[in-house]
Amino acid sequence: MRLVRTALTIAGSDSGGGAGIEADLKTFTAFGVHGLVAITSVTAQNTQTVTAIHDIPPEVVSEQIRVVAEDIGVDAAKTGMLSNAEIIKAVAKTVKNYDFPLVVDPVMIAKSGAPLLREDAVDALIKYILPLATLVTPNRFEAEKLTGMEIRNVNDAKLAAKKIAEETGAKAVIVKGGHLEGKEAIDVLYHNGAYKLYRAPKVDGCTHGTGCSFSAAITANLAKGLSLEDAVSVAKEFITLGISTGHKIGHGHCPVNQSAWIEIPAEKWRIYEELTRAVREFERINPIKLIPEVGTNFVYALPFPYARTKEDVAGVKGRIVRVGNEVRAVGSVEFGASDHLARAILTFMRFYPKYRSAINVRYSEEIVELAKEQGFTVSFYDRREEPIEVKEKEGATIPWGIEVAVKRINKRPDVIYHLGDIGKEPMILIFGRNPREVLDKLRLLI
Ligand SMILES: Nc1ncnc2c1ncn2[C@@H]1O[C@H](COP(=O)(O)OP(=O)(O)OP(=O)(O)O)[C@@H](O)[C@H]1O
Ligand SMILES: Cc1ncc(CO)c(N)n1
Repeated sequence: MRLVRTALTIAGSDSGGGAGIEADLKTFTAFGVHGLVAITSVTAQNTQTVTAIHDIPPEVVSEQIRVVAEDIGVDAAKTGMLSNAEIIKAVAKTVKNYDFPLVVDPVMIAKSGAPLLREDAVDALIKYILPLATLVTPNRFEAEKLTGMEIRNVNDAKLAAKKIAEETGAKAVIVKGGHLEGKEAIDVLYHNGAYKLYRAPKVDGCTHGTGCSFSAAITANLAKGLSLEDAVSVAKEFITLGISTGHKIGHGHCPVNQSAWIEIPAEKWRIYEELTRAVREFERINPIKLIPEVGTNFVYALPFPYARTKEDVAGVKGRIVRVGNEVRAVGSVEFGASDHLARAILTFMRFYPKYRSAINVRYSEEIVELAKEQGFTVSFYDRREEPIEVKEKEGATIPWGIEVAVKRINKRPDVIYHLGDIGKEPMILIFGRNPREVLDKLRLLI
């Protein structure tokens, strides 16, 4: 018995790795589904443009589908760029031999504006492929082309989704809202005579490959046995995260980040383990004299570009305090457990993204001197110089201070201190790439 689920993508290749087959395979992997491919066309493409298209002979497209379906088995499939009417007919004829759910992304033009479906092939798509679809996923422009309607808002999208389903025989239609008016990206699903809306805030992120990755995520989750409604829900979460965490590569529309979905949880676990171990080690070192009145925290942030808010930074719940002659962590390591130090590390990472860990210890002149003697780069900020508008803004002092300290010297600081203010204890912060490096530095200051 085959335990791993499989999903097949019948689509074109994007040499830029952002859309097409490449996006689909990365998405399948993110959901733990084994990806299968039938390549329809090879495009020379980057984030800006498509410069060449080489279509694969229709019989070779069909043959790719046939061999994997017969040997391995397909739990769900999707189509992307089908390029021409001959490929469309060949794909329709072949997939009819099997009974897997089929998600149809009616790809027509790339983000860059390049046509990916011949004008004369739209009718073939409507006639041969859409009737076989479990779900069709047009964006605004594709839905306009398929219906001849103008689509501006959710109401228009509802009418279009219903029209496409009724006129083509597709079982369900989702009109995607990435290009609709408004501050939200609202997708409208029409299925079994009912509507369901999927909402997310529109983000200013990386959008090359959104349509491909979204339909691939739905396909992967159908392969895993989710209902259509649930598969779309997960895909919506997946695509929103992928858009907002995209790496800004290339000079045009940067690609969706399909790995965020698995990379963030994996990194969180690694961070939890490493930081927990380092906190135990800190307790063992028992640096009583280094614990400030307000206690110590020890933080470790998610890597770039995932470290955005304090929820992306792990710290010790309740801080690390002195109990008699012993140093003790009050609670366990948790994400979001630190406020002050989280803000400090997030600011430091804006300048030095690889430096993701920090600890705060009690200020004394001797420790600052010792740090300098050990060859550490030391900088500082003076809370009394804080501009009034920063003082008035909740939570702005630390980011301001760290930025001042970082910019004061033209070398990356190992240590930043401040001398306090009325009601504010002076403090020393030690920075490192990871908790182990922070501890190594700290040991030299005891
Ligand atoms: N700026 C955005 N912010 C949040 N979600 C978005 C944004 N743009 C698109 N989406 C969402 O991404 C998914 C894909 O929709 P979109 O309309 O972008 O597809 P598409 O135009 O077919 O993409 P492609 O360029 O890959 O063809 C939908 O769920 C949509 O709501
Ligand atoms: C190969 C390919 N398929 C689909 C899209 C849709 O964005 C693209 N840009 N390239």
